[in-house]
Amino acid sequence: MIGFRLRRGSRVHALPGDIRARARTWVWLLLLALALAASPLPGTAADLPLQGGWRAAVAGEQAGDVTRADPQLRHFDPVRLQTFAAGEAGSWVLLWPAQGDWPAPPFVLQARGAGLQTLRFHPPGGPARSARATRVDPRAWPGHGRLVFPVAVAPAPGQPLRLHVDSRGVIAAPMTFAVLPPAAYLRADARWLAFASACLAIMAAMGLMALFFALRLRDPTFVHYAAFVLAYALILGLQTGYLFEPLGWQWLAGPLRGVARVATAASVLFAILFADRFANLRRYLPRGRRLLLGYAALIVAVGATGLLPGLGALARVLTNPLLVLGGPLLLAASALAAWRGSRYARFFLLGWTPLLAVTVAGSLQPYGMLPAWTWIGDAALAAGAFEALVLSLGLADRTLALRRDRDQARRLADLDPLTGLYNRRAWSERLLALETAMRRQGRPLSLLFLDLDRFKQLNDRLGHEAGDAALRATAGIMRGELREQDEVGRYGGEEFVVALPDADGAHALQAAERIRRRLQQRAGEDVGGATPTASIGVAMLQPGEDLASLIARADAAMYAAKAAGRNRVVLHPG
Ligand SMILES: Nc1nc2c(ncn2[C@@H]2O[C@H](COP(=O)(O)OP(=O)(O)OP(=O)(O)O)[C@@H](O)[C@H]2O)c(=O)[nH]1
Repeated sequence: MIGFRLRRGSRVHALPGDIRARARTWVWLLLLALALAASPLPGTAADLPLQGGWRAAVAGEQAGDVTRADPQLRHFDPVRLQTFAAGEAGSWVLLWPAQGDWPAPPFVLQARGAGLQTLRFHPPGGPARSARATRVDPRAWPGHGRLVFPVAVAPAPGQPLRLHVDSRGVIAAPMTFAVLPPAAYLRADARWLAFASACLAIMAAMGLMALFFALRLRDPTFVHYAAFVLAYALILGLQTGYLFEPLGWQWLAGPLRGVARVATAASVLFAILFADRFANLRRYLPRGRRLLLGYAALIVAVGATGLLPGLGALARVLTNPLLVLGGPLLLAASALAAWRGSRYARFFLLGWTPLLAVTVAGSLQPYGMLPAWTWIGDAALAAGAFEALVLSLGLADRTLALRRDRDQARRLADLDPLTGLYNRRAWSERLLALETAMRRQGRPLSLLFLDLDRFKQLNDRLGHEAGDAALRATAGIMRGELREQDEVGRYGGEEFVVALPDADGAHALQAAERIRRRLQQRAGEDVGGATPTASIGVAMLQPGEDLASLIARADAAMYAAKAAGRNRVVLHPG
């Protein structure tokens, strides 16, 4: 309790408490990320434990030329990520059971993470088959996010399965291998397909929804978000091979590298533009914002340089580091903005951190780092979907907040601050709407014009405060004596107006009389003379009459009431 009071009573003590709460959130997020990172690989119980060896291939060599006894063979663990980057002739990869012999066929050989490399499988006693993410051999099984070869005839005891890896002109992405029964493979493949489809569908749906909102709301934030999410989904679709199998977009295989480069640049560029507006960097990080936008301009400039003749290679060399640095830069900017209080920077941080962590980890793996983290490829899909969901929720939250602010601003602009009634402009709008509705349906509409009596005297005698109180009390009485659907407004000074739908002259006269009587009653009870009486004019809308005329007639009736001695109601004969 004492601590609580101290913290509440002192600004100095409030800050560390705040920081501690924020630090706790980050510690939890960090622990969650670590727990995910340390979690064991999902069920590979059906896999046959394998051993592997590989070496660079020599031009003209046949598959049978490389054996397990080859002294140049480098041993590796097929369940850990391994790169096979070697020379122009590619590499030979041999796999054999860690213990005992090959199981009875049929079984399936699967390679995951091959990227765009071409794998050629040399089955025992059969013709070689090759597969690549963009072009699957019709004799091979469709593998989703992996390359697979069915094995119908097991190698002779002691003999390995032989593969050739060709990574010429593409990234030598690290791979894992497994040999598993067909049923186990089909189950795992179906599971992956469902998982990848769900993740990509989330991203695509969020992106398309954002596009729809962009068109409806004309808010560029949604355009930037949609462009970022769709570009990122495209990258993942290319990386995992999903666009080729099962989607069958083989036409993307030709311009693949160009498409991947444009998608990567677009994802970073639009992520920066999105974060700028979404996290309101203009307010929370003005200087950092300029740096970020400058960075985005640099990415575009370097990309454009690549289109100039002879500068393509230079642009390619510069683009990659620029893109790689873009992610952490954006993370740092949103962390700072979040620290300075930007609510939406927190959404961005939450969505962006896992994605960036996975991207960084994935980009280290071709260099031989983190070989046991075979789940990074799938985690990228999950992180993409997670980020799309978090940022969509953030966008929805921001849109609601903006709408709330706008509604509140509109409400404030419509109301008279002293009485809380509609001001003249807002009331006139409502009168117009009522007139249209009543005329269309052939129903009556009447108007009251109320003016407080000798209000100037009240002000002069008791002061403006008392005058204001009388105006507020009058507004309260009018609201209390009228129906829900009657629109009451303060026309100006000590003049009030009421539009009464579905009320003819007689009904409006009754309502006006009720108000007049209540004011008179209060004035009678009031010994200090702080409550004025009112003169009220009433008019009913005539066929073919316009609103200006209706108001003028009600006003004239009010003046007639004043002239007749005040504190009375007069109906304009129409
Ligand atoms: N306290 C207060 N007075 C206001 C406000 N708006 C207008 N007034 C005063 O309302 C008075 C209106 O006076 P007049 O139009 O001369 O009319 P009156 O004294 O009511 O006399 P009759 O209408 O002939 O009965 C002026 O003294 C204005 O200063 C307001 O918001 N608060």
